[in-house]
Formats: sequence, structure tokens, C-alpha cells
Amino acid sequence: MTTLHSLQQMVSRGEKIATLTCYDASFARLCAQAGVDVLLVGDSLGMVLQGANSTLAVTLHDMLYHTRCVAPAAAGCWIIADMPFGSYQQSPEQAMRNAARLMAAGAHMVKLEGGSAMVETVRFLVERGIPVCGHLGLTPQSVHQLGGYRVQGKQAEQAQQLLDDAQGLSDAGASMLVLEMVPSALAATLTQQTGLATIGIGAGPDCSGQVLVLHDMLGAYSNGKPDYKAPRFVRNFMHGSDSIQTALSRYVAAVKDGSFPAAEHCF
Ligand SMILES: Nc1nc(=O)c2c([nH]1)NC[C@@H]1CN(c3ccc(C(=O)N[C@@H](CCC(=O)O)C(=O)O)cc3)CN21
Ligand SMILES: CC(C)C(=O)C(=O)O
Ligand SMILES: [Mg+2]
Repeated sequence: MTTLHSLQQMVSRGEKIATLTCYDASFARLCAQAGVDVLLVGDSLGMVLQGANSTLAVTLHDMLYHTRCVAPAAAGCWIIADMPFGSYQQSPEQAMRNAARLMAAGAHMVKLEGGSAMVETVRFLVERGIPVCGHLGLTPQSVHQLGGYRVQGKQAEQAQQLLDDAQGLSDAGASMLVLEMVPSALAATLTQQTGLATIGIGAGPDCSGQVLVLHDMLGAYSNGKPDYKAPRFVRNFMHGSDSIQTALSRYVAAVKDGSFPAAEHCF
């Protein structure tokens, strides 16, 4: 069974943490059988399941429903649930109220996007018994502020801000951190300096683990436009696999042996 403690032990011995998003019981069973360590009930479900072009319209009810679908079937996996847009930014009390509902639905940890502005909220949740995962770099709930789904932290000033944000989240008691679309060298520095278990998506090979959206790594997602191209960090593991089970197992193996991500998936 994967626990926060066993994840930290994996980090200590240099074993990579294989993470996938998951939204339902059937895939939770397949992922658990394939040896996926962590399942993220991501608000990416707004794009993947609901067909929207951002994650902004996802509700707490949506997240509760999918967490309840995943949890009973996720045998042994560590389950992280995303806090959706608008469910935690107002105050630590609002975040606590909604995080408690996600935990009651079966999550083991909640994830929220943002840096210094979220430090007080992270401390509030952790002091009240809720494990918290941060999310820095490309934070999709801020897509309209960031001007698109773009790599973050390329300029020195942005990179320093990310380092300060990560340290702040770590000091506040966060135990994991998703790094999305940041240069590999910066993600490596963040991982070394903060002591957090970092889970990268487009953040290079030197994170403590990797995550992909399930439908992306199975080649099952497109935004419906004829010129759709998957993000650079995606590898389709159905290529060369005869079944979904094989693709999931090959993903776990590639994360564990360091062959994913390769340079072509990184910034
Ligand atoms: N299916 C899916 N996969 C994801 O990885 C994902 C979601 N949905 N929804 C929530 C966010 C949004 N994400 C995205 C969405 C698009 C790009 C993208 O189009 N990237 C291109 C262009 C980069 C650029 O313009 O600089 C790339 O080539 O990486 C990246 C991340 C990551 N998350
Ligand atoms: C892409 C991952 C990190 C995520 O936040 C999601 O799936 O919502
Ligand atoms: Mg998310």
C-alpha cells in the first residue's frame, strides 16, 4: 500500500514515483494492477471528460463524484484530488471546508495551484490533518492570466519566484509538488533545494516522479480541432502496445527506469 511515508522512502532511495490521472473505477483498477503509485483525480477532467477548453468550469461536485468513482477501485494507490477553481482561493476556511469533503470522498491528499498566495492556506490545511500537494509552473486555472498553456520560468526573475514559491509551500508543510511545463534544469534545482517530492509534467527527468493525463498517454484525447497536436511532454504509450494494460505497464517501467521523459518531452 502506498502511503505518504512510503512515497518519501521511494524518494530517499531514488525510485521514481509513477503517477497518472484517473477519473473512474475501471481505469483505477487497471492502473493499480499496472503498478501506478499515485492516482491524481485531476481537474483536467474538465477538458478530457467534459470537452471544455480549460479547467475553469469544473465544480467541487464534479471532483467529489470522480473521487468517489476512483477511490474504491484504487487498491493500494495514493489518491490525490485536485481542488477545483474557486473552491480554495477565497480563504483558508473555504479551502478547509472543501478539502474535507474531498478527503471524505476518498482522497488521501488534496492539490491546489499557486505559490506565495497559497502558503497560509497550505499551513492551515496541514495543521488540521490534510496532506497537501502544491502545483507550480503552468497552473492551468490561471490560463487567462498566463496567456495560454506555455512553458513557465524561462526568465531568471520568474525562475527565482518559482524557487521562493516552492520553498514557501515546503515550509508551510506541503509534502508533494507538481511542476508543470518548467525548464528541466529549474525543476532539478527545485527538487534538490526544497526536499519536496516533485512530480513533473514537462519538467524534465530530475523530478522525484512523473505524471501524465491518462487519456493523453493512451492517445485518446484531442480538443476536436483538425490540427490538434498533443503537448510536447506527452508520449503515446499505445504505440507498440497491444492493450491498455500493456501501455500502462510500459509507462510505469519507463518512469521507473528513467527512459521517460526523454529530451524530446522536455523544455
Ligand atoms: N488532456 C490534457 N492534458 C494535459 O496535460 C492537461 C489537460 N488536459 N488539462 C489541464 C492542463 C492543460 N495542460 C496543457 C494544455 C495544452 C498544452 C499545449 O498545448 N502545449 C503545447 C504548446 C506550448 C506553447 O505554446 O508554448 C506544447 O507543445 O507543449 C500544454 C499543457 C496540461 N493539462
Ligand atoms: C496535469 C495534472 C498535473 C493536473 O493537474 C490535472 O490533471 O488536472
Ligand atoms: Mg489539475
